[in-house]
Amino acid sequence: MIRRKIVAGNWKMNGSKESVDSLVNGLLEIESQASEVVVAPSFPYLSQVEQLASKSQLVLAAQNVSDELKGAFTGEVSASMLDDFGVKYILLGHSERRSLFGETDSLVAKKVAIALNAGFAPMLCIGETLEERESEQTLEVCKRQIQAVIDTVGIDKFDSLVIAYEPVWAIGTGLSASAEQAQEVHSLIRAFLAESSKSVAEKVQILYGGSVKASTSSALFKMPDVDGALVGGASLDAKEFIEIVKAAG
Ligand SMILES: O=C(CO)COP(=O)(O)O
Repeated sequence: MIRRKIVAGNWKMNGSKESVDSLVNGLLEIESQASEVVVAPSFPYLSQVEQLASKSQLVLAAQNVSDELKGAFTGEVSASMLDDFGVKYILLGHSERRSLFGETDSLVAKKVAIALNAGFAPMLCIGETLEERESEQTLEVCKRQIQAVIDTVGIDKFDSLVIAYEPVWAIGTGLSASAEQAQEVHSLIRAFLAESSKSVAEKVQILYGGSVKASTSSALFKMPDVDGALVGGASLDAKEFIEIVKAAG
């Protein structure tokens, strides 16, 4: 099966009105048949990016969503609010949310359910720490993180979401997984999904994230089970990000 590639930029907690303006303007020229190009700005800039990118190919993602629908939850942002800004994808379970903000497998699963019910496509981020890799727990960790979501929303919903395999040791470290390392885990994730549904396993797009740069992306994209990239630091530089999009085909 041919799966369309996704190249997504997670801007994390970076940017200002001015820098968002110049970054988006730098990305407007992107025209890619081969891939869907996604940017995930911080909440305050969603409206700005929506307007600037309205005539472009850029697709909007949010970096998080509340697990509550509405009401007295100071500081939270609901799914229906994101719907007001043309958001398609929502990053969920990013390792920074898990490790720094205490998001558990069950909270992430609840958020995935909220996002799906509201019509969004979650980008479910999973991945092991260095310690877990060194003790050969990589697959076990990925399976556990995915299983929590299967138990909550059911395997059939997985054809409406995207998985991003982001080994924690590769995030922001400059130490990307090799293309072969990424392929190995992606194919094991797909095999795990196939135990529940072969058709879902074939269809689901699995992105790699963790120190992706233009120079490393083409080797990654050649791998049969790497369906794109979730890019952090390098997505803040329009030229670099465009090179990664080009590498996707
Ligand atoms: O966390 C990431 C994307 O979500 C990856 O970040 P870096 O590309 O900066 O390593």
